[in-house]
Amino acid sequence: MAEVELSDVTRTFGRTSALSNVSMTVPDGAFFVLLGPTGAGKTTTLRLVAGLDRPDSGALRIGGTAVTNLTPAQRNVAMVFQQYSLYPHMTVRENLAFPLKSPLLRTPQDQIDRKVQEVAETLQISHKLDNRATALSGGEMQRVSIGRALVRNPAVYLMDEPLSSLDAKLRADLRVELKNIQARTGATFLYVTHDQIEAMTMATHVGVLDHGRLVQTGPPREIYEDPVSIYAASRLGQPRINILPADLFAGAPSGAKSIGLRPEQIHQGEGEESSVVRVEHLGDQTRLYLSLRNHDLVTVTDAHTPLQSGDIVKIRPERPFYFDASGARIH
Ligand SMILES: Nc1ncnc2c1ncn2[C@@H]1O[C@H](COP(=O)(O)OP(=O)(O)OP(=O)(O)O)[C@@H](O)[C@H]1O
Repeated sequence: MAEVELSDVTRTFGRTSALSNVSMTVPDGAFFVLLGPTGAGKTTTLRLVAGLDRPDSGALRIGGTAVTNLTPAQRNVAMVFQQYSLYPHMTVRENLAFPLKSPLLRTPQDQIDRKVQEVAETLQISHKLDNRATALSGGEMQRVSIGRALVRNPAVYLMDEPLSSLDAKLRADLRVELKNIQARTGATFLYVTHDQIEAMTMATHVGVLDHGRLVQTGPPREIYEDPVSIYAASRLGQPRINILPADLFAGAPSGAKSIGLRPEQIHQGEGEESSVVRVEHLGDQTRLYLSLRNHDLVTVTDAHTPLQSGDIVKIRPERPFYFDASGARIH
């Protein structure tokens, strides 16, 4: 497995700057998650690392080797796309074995059989090994795509929202499996997702992309607890961070335009009076939708709360974040 390094990488498409001067390191054995809304440059980053596209300027290294001018095959990376890409005329078994059948690898047949069986079990598709790829559901096809990456032993796995087409239960299972595979093999992952539960639970490192610029990198908890901007703060956390005018509460520092309150940064029981708009019982937690002087905010409360819409709840900020007019954090 290997470290991946981008140095000052820029890629533009016409007038769109997909990536601007991005420098980042995915350490060997890291599970690095790229976060950002649609168009932020996540897929472009993966394609550049995979060698499916070339940067306009800047350099890429994998395992210390300059790869900018190497073909995808020479880079030894395995990529899983958001949409499955299988050979339709082949069975699941043949699809899974395919990457190992390269004449260059000369993998013995019994080793191929063992690996295919092992990966099929991990991905819960053993019972479909002899089906044709076209006779599978979308979720099954996506598992086979992931399996085709897992049978190999690449320098790095590149995954572009690989779990987004799966149902919630399978997504949760595969989250754990991918994390186990990473822990067991020490594999390096560069992984794109919109799903912040995936980001929080799987990532050792998170990179936040904003219109092609990398605005913050760090462990997920650091991004959550110490965001550099409203933008970075808004990438993680469910319910989302509340961003309100700073003068809604006393105590804002000078220059503060907005106050940022995650649910746990809202203390209930004292302070300003807010009214309960809606109560959502989710089982393990209850969400409270509040209105404070015509501003909406959402927080969580005890699962067994007796609160109902129309009730009054006093709230005050507890160690909130403050941001200036540009959205940058003020300490
Ligand atoms: N081949 C291309 N031709 C023209 N523009 C492109 C091309 N590929 C990407 N772009 C543009 O570059 C920007 C970044 O795209 P990219 O696909 O990397 O975003 P993303 O963060 O992966 O988004 P999503 O979450 O929707 O996949 C977008 O504005 C996109 O329209």
